[in-house]
Amino acid sequence: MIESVNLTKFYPPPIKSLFDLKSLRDFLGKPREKIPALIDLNFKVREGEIFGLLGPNGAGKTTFCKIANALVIPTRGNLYINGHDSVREHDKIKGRIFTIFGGERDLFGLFQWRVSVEKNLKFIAELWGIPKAEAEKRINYALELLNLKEKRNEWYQKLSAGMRQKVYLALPLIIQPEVLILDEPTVYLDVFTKREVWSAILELSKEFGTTIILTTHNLNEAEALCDRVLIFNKKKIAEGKPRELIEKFQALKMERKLLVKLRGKVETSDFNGIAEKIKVYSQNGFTYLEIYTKQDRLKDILAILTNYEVVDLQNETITLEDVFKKLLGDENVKRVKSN
Ligand SMILES: Nc1ncnc2c1ncn2[C@@H]1O[C@H](COP(=O)(O)OP(=O)(O)OP(=O)(O)O)[C@@H](O)[C@H]1O
Repeated sequence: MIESVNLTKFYPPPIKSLFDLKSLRDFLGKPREKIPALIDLNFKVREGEIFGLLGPNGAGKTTFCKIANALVIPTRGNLYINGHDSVREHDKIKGRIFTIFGGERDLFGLFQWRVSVEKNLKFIAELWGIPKAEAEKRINYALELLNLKEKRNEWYQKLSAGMRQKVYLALPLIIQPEVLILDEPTVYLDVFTKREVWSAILELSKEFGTTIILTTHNLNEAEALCDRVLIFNKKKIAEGKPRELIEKFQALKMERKLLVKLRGKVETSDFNGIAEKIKVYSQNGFTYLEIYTKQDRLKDILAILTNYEVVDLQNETITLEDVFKKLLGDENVKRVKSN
């Protein structure tokens, strides 16, 4: 079980040159503002659960993972992993927790460049005290699952960046930790490799009951993998099962978007008072409508559309991304997407 209790981290402000008179005056004057990374974060993760920490850039995701590994000391509050404080009692958990920092490539220095994938994995398995025969079995299993079998004798140096990331992700399948922390594990991967990694994560959870915390700003990933998610931006914003969060926001009558393709002209005044916003354009002899409406006005819109010769209609279903957008504001989502 993992429990975050009022977990808070403020980083010290950056030190400017003391030779600069203005900085010196700042420094000697009022205390400079610290940089908030986490503020009173409270949540619990049950054993065997896949729990998503979802937040935009700068939300505090990596800071959380670093606290779990005693790489950063919280300003206040605690993170308990299987009953032990992640920083003060790190010795008691260090062999039972494994973390992948997907976004920080310098940490890939774990691997030797001019050594085969297999030898690299064997070496790390040995470091973790896994008996030789067992290590071999687990390495075969991990390489098979991640579609890396053909690369086992290849030098690590010769792999593409995505393959290297998969080799990194083979480690939890070999080490089989009780708790796995994945900090943006698929951040640089293409859609196909992403799917392979997703099935490896689900396999770990299903086969070994690993408790997994996964940070991401990829909402599809959270929706596909997580039993529960916490949406946060330094502070907690919402928590629940992905489906529950989606339904909750559907119930709040979030805006929906209907895409309609029809023949003939459209009287936009037909939709006055029913649609929130409407966009009309013509292309290749068809008229296209984008109708933004509240969930509960959908049936009125459909009634009006019966007066037109509709060729196609799509109702964009609500996703966790919509919830994220609503909670964090469009500005943040634009930043997240452009990443
Ligand atoms: N060593 C540090 N010193 C000062 N500020 C830091 C340090 N590390 C992180 N921060 C700040 O703390 C905040 C949270 O950063 P963090 O890296 O934890 O966010 P994140 O959610 O992982 O972001 P991203 O998605 O961009 O990786 C940011 O404002 C960041 O600038």
